[in-house]
Amino acid sequence: MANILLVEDDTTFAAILENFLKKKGFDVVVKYSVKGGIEALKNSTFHLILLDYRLGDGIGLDVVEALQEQGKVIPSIIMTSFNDVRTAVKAIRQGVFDYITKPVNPDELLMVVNEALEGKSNEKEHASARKHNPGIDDNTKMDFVEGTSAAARKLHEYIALVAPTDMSVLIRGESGTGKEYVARSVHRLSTRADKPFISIDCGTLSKELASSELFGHIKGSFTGALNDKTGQFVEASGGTLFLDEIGNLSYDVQVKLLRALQEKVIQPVGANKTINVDVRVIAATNEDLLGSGKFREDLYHRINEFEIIVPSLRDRRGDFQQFVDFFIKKANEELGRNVEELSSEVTEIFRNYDWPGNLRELKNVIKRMVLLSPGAKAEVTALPEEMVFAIKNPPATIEQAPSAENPDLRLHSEAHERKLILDVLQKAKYNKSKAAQMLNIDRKTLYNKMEKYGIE
Ligand SMILES: Nc1ncnc2c1ncn2[C@@H]1O[C@H](COP(=O)(O)OP(=O)(O)OP(=O)(O)O)[C@@H](O)[C@H]1O
Repeated sequence: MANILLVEDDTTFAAILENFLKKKGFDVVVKYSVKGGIEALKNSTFHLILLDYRLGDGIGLDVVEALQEQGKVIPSIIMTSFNDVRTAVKAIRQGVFDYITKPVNPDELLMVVNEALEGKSNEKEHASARKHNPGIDDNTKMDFVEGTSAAARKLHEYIALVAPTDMSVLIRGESGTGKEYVARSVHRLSTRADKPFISIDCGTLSKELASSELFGHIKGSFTGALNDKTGQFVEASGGTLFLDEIGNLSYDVQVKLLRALQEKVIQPVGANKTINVDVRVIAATNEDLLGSGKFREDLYHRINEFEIIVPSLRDRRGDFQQFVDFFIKKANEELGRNVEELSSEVTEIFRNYDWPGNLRELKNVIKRMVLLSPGAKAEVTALPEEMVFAIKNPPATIEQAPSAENPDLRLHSEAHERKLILDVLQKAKYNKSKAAQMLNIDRKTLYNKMEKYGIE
């Protein structure tokens, strides 16, 4: 039976979740703080961690970080409010398996928990490296959308151009835009296509273990090195090594990587001999590597022989419908649903939302929507409540400060009042009684004001 660690500081919500998960047959240990969560990890073994994003003494990611420092690999799921989605999407790069938005929908929670336990993620796998064996999953070849927008055409032109060369490639782009997909495409179209493609998420490698993961180690070279280990450079021999989130590599490892690229030799930790390697390196990042001040300039130029910038979803709106159709089809197949169309309200929200988490967020929102849509038409009720609210009530802009040219004081104070009500509603998680209390007005007054300002 799977053992779940739940870290949530809202005691009532924690109790509800605990009950629900226990009813579904899981063993659950509940902790209410980062500190409690870290302690629990030291003392017991868990198969899954369910974390609130904001905790009293830190954030859920602090627990994930401690987990990585302990050298443990346990899938974790972050529960976050809609406003923290951008951060949650980033968390996935730091080794978090997936996120779900609050208010948590039980069916969705169960789906994500089961997927995490089965290790069945469409996202980053929680193991630090994964290998693509040519021939085994070649049917995934067509399992993506190429797109027809100008940005998509340019992207594929670049991929086709650089693939047959042996140049190292740096892929840049916002989180969730499909950088790994681009790396795989380069490999597939290269002369190395029948050799391994190994993907390493540098964000999940602990400082201590990164060298040994990449270059291998000799038995006894450090505490815990119980056997010889072959590093991923050797595993990828003849093929391609994809280093995702390369900005997370420590300075020491950067030095070793530079040597591997320049001299084509590596030295396993604790070994006195070097090994010749023939590997093409493709790296990805969504940060400004040089601007961060933590990345060696010589290595930067070495990995950046060719640069590919993956467009954000906002910059390839022309492909949006294709992605929506594709993700709906996939979700229908996976979840045994039959969604064929979107209600006009859903279409409108999809169109107006800015998708900060890009393809990953679109895919997640669609999967949740399909899960919660029993019929052929997906309705707005299957979207995260707060996403709908955010679209219907864009943050009030207070155009200009009152001035002699723009003296309408009443308009100004109304704009301020509307903004304040929106902010407080969000803070109160859309609980109107609570919001009224915070605003120190009665509920009826709040309803009247919401109506006046067109807040739904
Ligand atoms: N062209 C595509 N067609 C269909 N799905 C795609 C495509 N590109 C990416 N995806 C899906 O979008 C999600 C995010 O893709 P991916 O992990 O490659 O993004 P990323 O840019 O590497 O993210 P990160 O910056 O977090 O590492 C994945 O679930 C992937 O399957």
